[in-house]
Amino acid sequence: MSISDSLWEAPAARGPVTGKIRVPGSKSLTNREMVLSTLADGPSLLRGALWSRDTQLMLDAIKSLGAKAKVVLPDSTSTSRVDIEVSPAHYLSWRANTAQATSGCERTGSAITLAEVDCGLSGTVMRFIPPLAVSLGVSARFDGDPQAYLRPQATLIDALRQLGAVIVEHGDPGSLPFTVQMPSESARLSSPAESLTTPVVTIDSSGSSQFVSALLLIGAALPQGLFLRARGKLPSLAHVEMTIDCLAQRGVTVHQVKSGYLNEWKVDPAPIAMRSVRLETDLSNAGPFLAAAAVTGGEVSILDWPEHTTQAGDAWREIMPRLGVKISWENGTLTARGPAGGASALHGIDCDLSAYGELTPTLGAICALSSEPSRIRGIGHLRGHETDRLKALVTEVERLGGRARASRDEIEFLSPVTKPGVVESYHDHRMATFGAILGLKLPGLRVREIETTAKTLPDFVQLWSSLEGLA
Ligand SMILES: O=C(O)C1=C[C@@H](OP(=O)(O)O)[C@@H](O)[C@H](O)C1
Ligand SMILES: C=C(OP(=O)(O)O)C(=O)O
Repeated sequence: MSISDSLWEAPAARGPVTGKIRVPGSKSLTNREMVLSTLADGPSLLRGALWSRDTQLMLDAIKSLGAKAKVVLPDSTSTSRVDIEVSPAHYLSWRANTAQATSGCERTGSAITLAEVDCGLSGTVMRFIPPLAVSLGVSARFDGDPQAYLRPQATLIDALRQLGAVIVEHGDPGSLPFTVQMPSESARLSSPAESLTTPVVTIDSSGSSQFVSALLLIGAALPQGLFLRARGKLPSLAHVEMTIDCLAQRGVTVHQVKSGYLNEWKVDPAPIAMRSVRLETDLSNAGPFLAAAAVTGGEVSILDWPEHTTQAGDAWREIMPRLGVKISWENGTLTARGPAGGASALHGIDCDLSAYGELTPTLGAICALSSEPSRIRGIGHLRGHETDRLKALVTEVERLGGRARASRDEIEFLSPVTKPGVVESYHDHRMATFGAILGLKLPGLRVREIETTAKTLPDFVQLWSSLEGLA
């Protein structure tokens, strides 16, 4: 991988930072809705969807599997908020209505011989699309960024094999690139996914919740539904709840049979309803703006914060007060008020972030500026994110004169950062925004490849610069 020369000088705060920010739509919701729209019983409209690298890759992916999708109405206030129309893929889709659910499925002929899917560095694309291809009966080759080859895929490959797909791995075992080959029509009819009994798929869920979400998303589209058994820890519980909720909004019930260290879910075959939906604000991406208020003793509001949501980022409402940041929500606007004195007045925190792991780099930036030590637990699975986030956080904190330590499943922030430097983003959008937060308090700090924020927030630099109180 080449090291880019692009260095962005992060603006420092002159004093308390203030602002009212409108963050684009949620990546996790946008990409789930595109997958479900591909399997739906009619056209869907996704209003205020996120338009970023991850969602563009998802749109291309569902198109390559036979969905028709187009961006209809760029939002006039932001190029990263769009409306997306999706018509389902009908090539080999199951039609699991009540009559057919008992007798099998109805298929129409596929025109696709081999789809090509670029996953970029997107976890949702690399985990959600291969099962979608299986459910549609489309063979597809999956590739991505070189760094994506390091993200765990073995669990998913194994699950697809359990469903009867043939997987040809082109690189290291259990990673991208690979090809999903659908068996011939006759072989397919005897494969587990198409037998007359519900297929049982057993996986180890400890690496990523996305394996679970990926399989639940297609369960209702399989002719006999799906029984999913997941052993081991289940990280990012909030994202699994989001998956179940998105399915419920489209008329699909996921029955949780067991929970705990062994989770079991049953999804019956059912039509997935078409849907017109307005996508919620991305609350994880709202985090760095709330952090700006926290570390400068400022006041930042996020517009269009949903009252009820399954998003992991809603946990900011509980996390921020523990740090000494006041949070209020009124009429859809969430406001964070940092303590007078900013970073030096923040409390240290000891918290289990396993259910909301993607908030770690942002919380890590706050912890790295606080003079009290902090500990974030339950986040070992972040080693398989865009980069090994535990390692990256320790490296960057130490580069800037702070002290941090990572062990298998947690990270400790022992003493605060003291000096500016170049923060590496490792192609990780959340490491790039981690650098921006630190830059508020360390004048002269630069972030390598701030453009990597385009993965989920292409407007980041513009939105960040709109904060008031920056030098
Ligand atoms: O399903 C999703 O949309 C996501 C699930 C989580 O993945 P992991 O369970 O791998 O942490 C999360 O961290 C990621 O940002 C998005
Ligand atoms: C882990 C993340 O992304 P992905 O969807 O690529 O897994 C993230 O956004 O923090």
